[in-house]
Amino acid sequence: MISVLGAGAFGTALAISIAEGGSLVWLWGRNGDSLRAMQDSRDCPRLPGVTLPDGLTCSGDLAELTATGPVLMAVPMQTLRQVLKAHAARLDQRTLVLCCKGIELSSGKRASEVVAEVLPGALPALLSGPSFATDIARGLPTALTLACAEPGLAAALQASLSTPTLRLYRSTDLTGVELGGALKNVMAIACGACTGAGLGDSARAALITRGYAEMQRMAAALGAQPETLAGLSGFGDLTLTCTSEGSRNYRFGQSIGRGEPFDPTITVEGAATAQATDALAARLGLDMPITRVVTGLVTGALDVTSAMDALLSRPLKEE
Ligand SMILES: NC(=O)C1=CN([C@@H]2O[C@H](COP(=O)(O)OP(=O)(O)OC[C@H]3O[C@@H](n4cnc5c(N)ncnc54)[C@H](O)[C@@H]3O)[C@@H](O)[C@H]2O)C=CC1
Ligand SMILES: O=C(CO)COP(=O)(O)O
Repeated sequence: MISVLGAGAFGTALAISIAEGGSLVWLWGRNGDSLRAMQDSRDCPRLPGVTLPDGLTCSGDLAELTATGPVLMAVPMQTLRQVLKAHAARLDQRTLVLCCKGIELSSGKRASEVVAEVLPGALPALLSGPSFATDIARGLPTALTLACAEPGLAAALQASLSTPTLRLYRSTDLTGVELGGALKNVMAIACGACTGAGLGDSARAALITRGYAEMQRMAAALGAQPETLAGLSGFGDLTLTCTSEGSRNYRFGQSIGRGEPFDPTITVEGAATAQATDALAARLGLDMPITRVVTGLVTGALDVTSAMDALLSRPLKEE
């Protein structure tokens, strides 16, 4: 049995896809009423038009979590620690496949580091890469990276979570895969702000490219393999998220660029992650100017014009 904790858009989409692939899947969400409604109606309000497959069971009761099998953690990054702590007795010693993309604001830690701290007996793995929940739920072709430090477990998870439409590549570089997924959201906010403010596609291409350079800089400083960032959870996800209005981070950036409000109930991982990354970069002595201005934008310390000026007025340098 494969379990998924977090019945938001991504957790539900993954649960649907893996169940469609023939595995039995158990999906838990904190709102018991809505999980019961999903179980009975076979519909999901977060993914309109998608029918839940027979192999998928929805529940609001974590006591029903099976004793074996991987547990996919699909809650937002800033809530991960709280969820792990609240359910420590059930989650310790388990294989936890972390699906969240971000860096914890309070600690500057990545998801696997939070797991190591809260549940040292658990085995962390990651699932990351370019994938909109709606695409996965509809069975559209998607390729993601499955990372786990233990090669044998990485291969076993790759085999059990891949489906005919969800193709998983494996990696043992947790740091690189985690940073790729987290930092692309920061760049997506920058790109959304750029196009939202009417600064043009050329400027966006510059932000994607120089944003990628920042991602590589941070990854190298934290010991990731340089080639990991060129993979799905890096270049791949950066491409998707910085160019599509399907991305919430990109749309959030657009609203900043247009000077419009954005629904605060929508999950935008890049806002907290920009601030966490900016603080981490300062601690490590890394130059990450785009992350810096995104931090200014999301905290309200900068407007788009001053953010643009801050980037363009920097001393000229080698590429
Ligand atoms: N939606 C997408 O297309 C993708 C999302 N992701 C990542 O997946 C993670 C989750 O995102 P979404 O599912 O899209 O967000 P969402 O906003 O659709 O759902 C988040 C879910 O987490 C639950 N949750 C929040 N705090 C909780 C807590 N303390 N305890 C238990 N449950 C809690 C909410 O009730 C909600 O069901 C994020 O890190 C996101 O970056 C990754 C790839 C694609
Ligand atoms: O991570 C994602 C695509 O890979 C989803 O992006 P958003 O969180 O910006 O919607």
